[in-house]
Amino acid sequence: MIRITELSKSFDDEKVLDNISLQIKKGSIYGLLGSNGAGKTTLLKTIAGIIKQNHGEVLVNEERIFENTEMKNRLIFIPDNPYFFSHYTVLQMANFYQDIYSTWNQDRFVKLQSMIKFDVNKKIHRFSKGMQRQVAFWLALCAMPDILILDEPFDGLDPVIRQKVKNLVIQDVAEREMTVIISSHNLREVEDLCDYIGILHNGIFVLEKELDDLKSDIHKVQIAFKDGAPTSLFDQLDILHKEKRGSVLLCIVRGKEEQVIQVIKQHKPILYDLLPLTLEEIFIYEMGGVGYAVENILV
Ligand SMILES: Nc1ncnc2c1ncn2[C@@H]1O[C@H](COP(=O)(O)OP(=O)(O)OP(=O)(O)O)[C@@H](O)[C@H]1O
Repeated sequence: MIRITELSKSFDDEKVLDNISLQIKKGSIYGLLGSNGAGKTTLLKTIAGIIKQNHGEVLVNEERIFENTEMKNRLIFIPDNPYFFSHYTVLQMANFYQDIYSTWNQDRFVKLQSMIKFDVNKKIHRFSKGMQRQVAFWLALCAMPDILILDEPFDGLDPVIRQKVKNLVIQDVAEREMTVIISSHNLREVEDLCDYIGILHNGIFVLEKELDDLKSDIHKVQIAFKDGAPTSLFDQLDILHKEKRGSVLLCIVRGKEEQVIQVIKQHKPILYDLLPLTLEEIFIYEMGGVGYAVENILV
């Protein structure tokens, strides 16, 4: 369990994280989304104990993570630009991981080596960007961490490797309850993988929910009235966005499906339809709700 309480972080005079509280359950996959510069990487680095917060607490299994080498032994952070010692080969880097991580799984390393077919005696910096990212995943997964923190993890991986890596991550979550935190702008991938979602904007959470709840609490409503939409409809619904498409009104509405339908029916429309939103659409509308709107980009 990761427990973050009233966390704030500033760089110089700029407040990057502002009073963040969050709990991430063991064995869950948490998707951290947000606008550019929202503070996602800063939050990930604080959870990983790489940088220290100015205020608040980050507890992993009820222990403070910063400067806690024992806890850090159970956690791996793969940044958006994986770091390796210059001139180290894959094998030298694997030996280094083996020395650092007491849980290193040599059988897995050998098994994955036959799958990935890399020359382990080649210097890592001579590999392509995507291959270097594969090495980062390979080493991380062989260290068998309890917590895996990933910043834009699948960038640069080809679709076959991407699927293979995702399967390995999911396998570790299912079999040994590894906890995963993923920050990504690829919302389709996040939607496939994650069971909890947090959206950050300007250092605060716009929303933070279980993905299933998030999706069942927001709807795309298409609705038509004989003599135009009654204003009382708008007063009774929590509308994030509305636009007219010919004679049909399209609204993005927050709320439980049954309650939304009940309100719509009271206003006697000639037709109505409720459709689910993709995570990408939810992100865009929720961000629009906090003033980060890009008008008319939605189809
Ligand atoms: N080491 C640092 N020193 C000073 N400012 C920093 C530092 N690291 C991050 N920042 C600032 O903190 C803010 C948040 O940055 P961060 O990298 O956490 O955002 P992000 O949500 O990951 O963004 P993106 O999606 O663009 O990668 C930015 O304004 C950035 O300039």
